[in-house]
Order: sequence, then structure tokens, then C-alpha cells
Amino acid sequence: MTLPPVAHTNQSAPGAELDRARLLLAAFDSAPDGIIVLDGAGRIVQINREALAISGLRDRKPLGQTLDAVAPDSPLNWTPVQEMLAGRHTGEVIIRSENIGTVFVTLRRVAEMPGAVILTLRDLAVFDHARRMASGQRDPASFTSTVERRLRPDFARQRQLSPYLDRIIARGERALLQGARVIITGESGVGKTEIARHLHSFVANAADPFVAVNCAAIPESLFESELFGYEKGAFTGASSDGKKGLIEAADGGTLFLDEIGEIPLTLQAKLLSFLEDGLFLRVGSTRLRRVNVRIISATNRDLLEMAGERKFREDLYYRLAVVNMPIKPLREMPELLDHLIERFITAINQRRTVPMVLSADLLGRLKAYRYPGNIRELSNLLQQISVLGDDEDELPRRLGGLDPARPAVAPATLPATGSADDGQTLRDRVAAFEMRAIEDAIRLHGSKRKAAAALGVDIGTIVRKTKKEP
Ligand SMILES: Nc1ncnc2c1ncn2[C@@H]1O[C@H](COP(=O)(O)OP(=O)(O)OP(=O)(O)O)[C@@H](O)[C@H]1O
Repeated sequence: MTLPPVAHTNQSAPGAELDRARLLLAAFDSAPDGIIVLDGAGRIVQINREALAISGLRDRKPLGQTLDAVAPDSPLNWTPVQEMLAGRHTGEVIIRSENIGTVFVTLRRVAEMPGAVILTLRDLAVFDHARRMASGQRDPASFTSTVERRLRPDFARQRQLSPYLDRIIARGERALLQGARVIITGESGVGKTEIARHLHSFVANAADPFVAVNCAAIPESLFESELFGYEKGAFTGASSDGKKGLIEAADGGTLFLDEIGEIPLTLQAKLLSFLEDGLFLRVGSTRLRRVNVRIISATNRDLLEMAGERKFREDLYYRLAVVNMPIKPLREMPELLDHLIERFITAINQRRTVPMVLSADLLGRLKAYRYPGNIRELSNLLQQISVLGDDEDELPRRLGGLDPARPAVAPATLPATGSADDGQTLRDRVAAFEMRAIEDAIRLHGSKRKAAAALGVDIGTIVRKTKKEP
């Protein structure tokens, strides 16, 4: 079947041909691989959505430019591909970048068009995820989209910018290499979960599981069976096949126990016993099982103080906290602000039709703000700005909290509408409003649990929503 030549253009064509061309373009854009077409002069004549995302070149508007011209603006290292192009070779090559990961590139020539080249880009992390799903493997890292994957923090850059962060992360890496357990401490939203993921990928193989457990989100009555699993018929309502717990799901990899301070006292003794010898019992079973799991934990509470109040076992604390990684609040690492703002805006612009550009004034206010909700608050604030539009007079008032002297609780009357051309859906706008209300409640009441009670929702809802990626 021959299809009409396709170009990104609005030129009119007789109905059926145009529909067909549009369909082809839609197919091109929805391909799970990135595709870049170069003409005989080496210029980019087509690039699909996935290739724009993988190459990070969306803002650079690469159409009509050569790969050599745009490569320096891309986070990927294009040198091996440029060398293949220069040598007129075809074949495959792997290229990498710290924050995008590993990309498998194929380079093919088009026989009928001398000099024309088709490059395909495959993000191997995405395919690894698909492979796991296909094999029925649980992938609790809950990686939901390629975009989300690419928004993982650029710790290499952040470590260059902040010697403190560099020192603390290096400490955690050394500890895990030596088999010591680490505990990551710091206020909510400083990035403890992201750091745990980074440590996991530093010491583990790509296929090893990373299981994140939010101890605050599991109801006390279910804690033991969730963590250790259960045998068939162990209790009313239990699945007749029994079930593996999160500890078993993490076998061979990392179990990340987030908000460890929230673990019920009754369970602390069982966890302690597991930490001592790696042995545990499923609920309703008498057969001891063993797993090989690396444990990283995190908290925003002072566990030793809790131990003094008999709310946390001191012996458990010392089992978990062989090495401590205290993460400073964002207001004490202002050197990261420019980088984070730029990165979040790039991420937001990947989803917008009209790119968001901040005025110097608003940027100044964002840099002066103290971020009681840390990196999470910065990310959410930028999304709110994206949703609310670029109304310079309205924004600071609407957002209420940009005055550093007044880390205010914003009014519960955020307007639900933004500018009509900001590319945001109703869902985005409602989500931004909701996130603001939750953050304000956490700030006002001092903990997620109290915020949940004040907002009339269960703690699981608050935990899930504050965990949601941008
Ligand atoms: N270093 C970072 N660079 C970029 N984004 C980050 C960084 N750290 C955290 N984030 C983003 O900020 C948000 C909060 O991060 P994270 O969940 O890791 O914080 P946390 O300290 O574990 O919070 P909590 O104590 O509430 O569990 C997430 O959206 C995350 O992707």
C-alpha cells in the first residue's frame, strides 16, 4: 500500500488524502518509540512527540535544523549518533544521560532518497517496565508514564550545585555498598523518596524491585498482612490463595519504609525480629521464610524523641538507622532553586500547548519564598501558576503564600478558571486546587493525619494525593 507523502502542514488537500495524511501523522506521534527523519542535507524534517520528549528538544523547535546544531541543547549525548551519520553508517547504538536514562538508537538509510536517514529512539527503562508488566511482575515503583520517568531528579546536577547534598548522598551510597542500613530524615517534601530511589538504582540492578511502603497509609489492622503476607484462609476476607507481602515482593531488591515513625508499636517488635535475621512468618503460617532485602527507611519525625516517649522502640531505631542521611529543607539549600524551577517548568511545558514563561518579578518572588512544603510545594506551586494563567497582578494574591514573611494559608477560594489558552484541562485545574487545599491543611495542622481529619478524608487519601507526581 502506498501512502501520500506526509508533512506537518495545514495545507489543504482533497478530503480523503488529507484525512489519510492526518491519520498517518497521528500514528507517527503516538508511536511508543521516538522517530526522527533527516533529509539528504542532514536537517530534521520530521520528529514525533516521543522523540521530542526523549531528546528534551521540544523547546528548541528542532524542525529544519541539523542534529549537530541542536545536539548541544539536548540532555542526551548524541556523539555516537553524529559519528555514525558522519561516517554514513547504519546500525544501532546506545546513548545515555543521567536523567533520561539509557536510549537505544537505530539508524537506517532510505534507499530511494540518497542521504535521508531515519533514527528511532527507544527509552529502555520504558521497555523494561513493559517487560515486567508482561511477565506479571509487580512493579510497585508505580511508574505511570514515560513523562513521569523523565522527571526523575537530576541528582548529578543537584550534587554539583549543593556540596551538602553531595556529601549526604555520597554517605548513603557508601553505606549501602557496605551493606549498612540508612535512614533518610527531613521535613515532608524534601525528596526523601526520590533519594531512596536514587540509592536503590546506585546499588541495585535495573531489574531488582524497589518497593516503597508508606507506613502512614496502611491501616493498623492490615499492617502485618500487608508487610508479611498471609496464608490461605488466614482470616475472614483473606484471598483463598494467600498472598505475598511487601517484604517478599522486595526480595532481591530494596524495601523502602517511608514514614517509619507511623508504624504501629505492636508491629515494631515483628519488624525488629525480621531485621535481625531476615526471617519472617506470613500471617496464619508456621513456616519461617527468608528474603534478601535491602532496607532504607525515612521519616520526618524525631524517632529518638518518640523513643523517649515510648512511641517508637529504641532498639528498632538503632537497627534501622546505622547511617543517617539528614536532608535539609529547601529554604536551607537555595542554591538548588534555579535548577529546580527550570526543571519543573520544562516538565510542565511538555504537557502544555502554549509554553509557560515566568516574568522576572514572579521568578524573584518564587526565589524569595521559604517553601514550608519544600520541593513538593515548589513543584505544585509551579503547576498552579501554569493552571491559573499568567495574570501577573492576580497571581501573587491568588496564591497567597509567596510573601516570604507570610508563609500563608491561602484562601480556600482559588478561582477555578485560568487563562483560556494555557492548555490545561478542567481536571488539571481541579487537581491543582485540591492539592493547594491539602498542602494548606498539612501546614496548618502540622501532620498529614491531622490534615486528613480536618478535611474529612482518610489518611490514605492524603498520602496518595501528596505522593502523586506532577
Ligand atoms: N531532588 C529533587 N529534584 C526534583 N524533584 C524532586 C526532588 N526531590 C523531590 N522532588 C519532587 O518533590 C515531590 C516530593 O518528593 P518526595 O515524595 O521524595 O518527598 P518526601 O520527602 O519523601 O515527602 P514525604 O515526607 O511527604 O513522604 C515529588 O513530586 C518529587 O518528584
